[in-house]
Amino acid sequence: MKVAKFGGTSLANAEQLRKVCRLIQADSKRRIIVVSAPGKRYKDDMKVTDMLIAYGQHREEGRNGEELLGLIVDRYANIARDLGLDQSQIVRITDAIEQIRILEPDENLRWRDALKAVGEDTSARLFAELLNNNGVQAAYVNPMDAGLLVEGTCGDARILPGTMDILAKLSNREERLVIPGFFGYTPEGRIVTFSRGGSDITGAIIAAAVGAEVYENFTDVDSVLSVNPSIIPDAAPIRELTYREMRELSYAGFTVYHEEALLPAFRAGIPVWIRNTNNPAAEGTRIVAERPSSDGVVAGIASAGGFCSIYVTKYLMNREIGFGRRLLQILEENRIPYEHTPTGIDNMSIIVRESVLGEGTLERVIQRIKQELDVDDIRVVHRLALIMVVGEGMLSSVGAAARAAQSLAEAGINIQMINQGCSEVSLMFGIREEDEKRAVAHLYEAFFREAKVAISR
Ligand SMILES: Nc1ncnc2c1ncn2[C@@H]1O[C@H](COP(=O)(O)OP(=O)(O)O)[C@@H](O)[C@H]1O
Ligand SMILES: N[C@@H](CC(=O)OP(=O)(O)O)C(=O)O
Repeated sequence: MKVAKFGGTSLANAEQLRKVCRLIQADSKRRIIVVSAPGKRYKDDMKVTDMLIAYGQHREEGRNGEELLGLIVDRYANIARDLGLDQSQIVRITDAIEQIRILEPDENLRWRDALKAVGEDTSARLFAELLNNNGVQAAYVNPMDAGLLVEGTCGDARILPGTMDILAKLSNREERLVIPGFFGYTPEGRIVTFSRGGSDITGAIIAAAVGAEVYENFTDVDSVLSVNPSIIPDAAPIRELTYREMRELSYAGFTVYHEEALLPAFRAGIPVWIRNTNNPAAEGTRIVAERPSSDGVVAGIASAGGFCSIYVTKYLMNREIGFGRRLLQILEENRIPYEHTPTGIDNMSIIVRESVLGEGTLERVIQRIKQELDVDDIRVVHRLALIMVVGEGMLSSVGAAARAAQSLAEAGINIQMINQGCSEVSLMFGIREEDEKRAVAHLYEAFFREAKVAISR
């Protein structure tokens, strides 16, 4: 059995849905289909999830949002009409969307998750109808009925223990199952969504639960590329990656596959195959437990901005028992998750995401560090980008760090921080955000283009 997930780009309009339908017809092993909400049809288009979020904002501000709701309903009605669904089918689908009128904003803003979920839910209902119209026996399955039980705050669902055993029963069903991605239910029946892009997570959880032979993740690129294509449009394709390589790359900007969608597949040993709905003949990228070490030192280079560094110095820090714990405890008590903590003999940096720092939080943290830890100096560097150079080959090769540092030096880029992951499959550089794209381009030259020339000589 295969589990196939189709992203928003694969469901953006009727033509895309027809392609997906043909892919399901072409392979009887594709028994469980996880779908996203319709994505962008062209560059400046709006994803349905973003339209639903905007609708929620309108309602929270006391506006009625009817115009936006109309656009969302039209988006699905047009797709359904273009697909030749009959009037009663179209009404069933649009009626379900209009139910969001009865949702009321609540204090905890939990209603936002119920709103967002409507995008994937409607896609699943629509696609199940399309399959049945095309002679493929299919059923829409709501995540509650499937048993996808979660806990957690809005937009940060975590699956509950025992869920996998319940989901495993899906494999007994005869017909194809179409399941909306992106959300689950708490045992009390409340909808909680995963973080953005989270349909990948639903697909991975279900693939792991039913023990699928493969988890096919259909998107709009022929493969994962060694660098984000918005930086290097002709970046080399990657045929195979290990779970841990992909984990490091998706952490820092490879949005093609959600970072939280690796763990379920990894634990269950399910290979993930990233493929193109628009070109299913392309090889795609397989994410597996091991790959041949002969395939180059570096597999990919990822980058992400939006970090800041809190740099603390104190003479004889290395001798002070409990210093690091007390420093991190101040962050914990201010509910700040930290990303990295590079250290020296008398200094320690804590890298955090700017997005987790609420109004005045950083000032409070700095004040407490000064008061409680008697430090010599404390500095904050904002607008940092992290660059990850990732590859299993770095385990067994010498000089990757030197080569990377040299290429950044040649580009005149000041390295603020270097960290070699304990896993040794990644090298991380902290640089100023404004240098991010140039840094990636230079590293790409050093590890891909120059390396290729050297080999072919
Ligand atoms: N390294 C990369 N390789 C391929 N695509 C990437 C990479 N980094 C970012 N992307 C982007 O990810 C997009 C696909 O992911 P996403 O938009 O979530 O698709 P979907 O809607 O199918 O889930 C691609 O169109 C591409 O712009
Ligand atoms: N529709 C949701 C979930 C998702 O996974 O979408 P996509 O497959 O288009 O990345 C979002 O936009 O976040």
